[in-house]
Amino acid sequence: MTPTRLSTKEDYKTLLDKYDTWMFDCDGVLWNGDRLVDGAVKVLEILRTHKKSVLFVTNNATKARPSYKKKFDKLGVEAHVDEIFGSAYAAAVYISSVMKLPKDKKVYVVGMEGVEQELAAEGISYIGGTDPADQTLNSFSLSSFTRDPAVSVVLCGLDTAINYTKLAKAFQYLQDPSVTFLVTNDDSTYPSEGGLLPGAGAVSAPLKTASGREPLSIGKPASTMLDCIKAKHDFDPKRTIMVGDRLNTDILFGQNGGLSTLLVLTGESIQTRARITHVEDIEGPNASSIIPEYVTNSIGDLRVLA
Ligand SMILES: O=C(O)[C@H](O)[C@H](O)COP(=O)(O)O
Ligand SMILES: [Mg+2]
Repeated sequence: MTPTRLSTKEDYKTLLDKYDTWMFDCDGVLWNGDRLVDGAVKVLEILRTHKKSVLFVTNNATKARPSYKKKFDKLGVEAHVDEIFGSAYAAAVYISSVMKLPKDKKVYVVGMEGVEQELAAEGISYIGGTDPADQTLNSFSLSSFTRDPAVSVVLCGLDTAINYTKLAKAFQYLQDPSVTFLVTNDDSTYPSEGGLLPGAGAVSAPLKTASGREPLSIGKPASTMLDCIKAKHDFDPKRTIMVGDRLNTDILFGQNGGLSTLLVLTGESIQTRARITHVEDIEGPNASSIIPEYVTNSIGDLRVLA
C-alpha cells in the first residue's frame, strides 16, 4: 500500500469534510520539546471552528493531564483536560479499573511526576519514582534494601533521572513472578527541542534484560489507550483520524483502532536533522510494513484551509 501524499487545498478540504474526530499525537506533531511546530495552533483553531472534536493522545508519561494543560496554555494552544490522554493516565486507569489493584497494594514506580500524579488521582499507592532517597548515584547495596511486601506492580515510564539504584530496586520486585510488570510506553526515542533523546523504551530495556520478562505496554499502539478514550468520548472510528509522527506507535495505534491515519514528518531535530520517521520508511524498497493512509510534511500544511 502506498500512502496518499497530501499537498493541495482540495486534498486537505477532503480530509476536513471526511473526519469529525481528530486525534493528535503531541511530541513530534504539535511540538518538539517546548518548540511549537509552525502552524499547529492555527490548524487546531480551524478544526475547532469547523466543530471538529480534537483529542490529544500522547505516550509521554512525564506529565499528568493538568500539567499538560499548563503546557498547552503556555504555548497558546487551546486544550481542555478531558481532551488530553497520556500514557501515565492510561496506566493509572488500567491499574485501578482493569487490574482493580486492592487498596493495601502498591506500585513501585520508575518514572517521573506524571506517573505519580496520575496514580494518586486514581487513589493508587506508590513508592519509588521521584522519592529523594532514590535520586542517588551512590552504589546500590542489597544489604541496605528491604522489599516492601505490599508492592504488586512495577510501572516504568520515561525517567530522565534514571540510575542504577532505581533499576536495582525495581529488579528486586520483578524477580517475584506474582509482581506485574507494566510500562507506560515503549518508544525507543524522544524528539526534544535539541534533538532525539533515548525514549521510555530505552529506560525500561535494562529491566527487561535483567528480569528476562516482557512487560505489558499500556500506551500507543496498545488498545488500552483507545479504551481510555472510549470511556470518556463518543466517536465513530470511521470518521476519526489519528495524526502522528511515529509508525510503530501512532500509525499502528490508529490502524489497530480502525481509525484513519495521517503521518507527519516533523518529529525531528532542527540541529541534527535526525528524524523519527523518514520518507524512505513509508515509500520504496525498505518501507515499513506499517503504512499510513495519508502523509504530509507537517500539520501546519493544513493552514491553507483558513
Ligand atoms: O519516550 C517517550 O516517552 C516518547 O518518545 C514520547 O513520549 C512520545 O510522545 P508522543 O509522541 O506520543 O506525544
Ligand atoms: Mg510523537
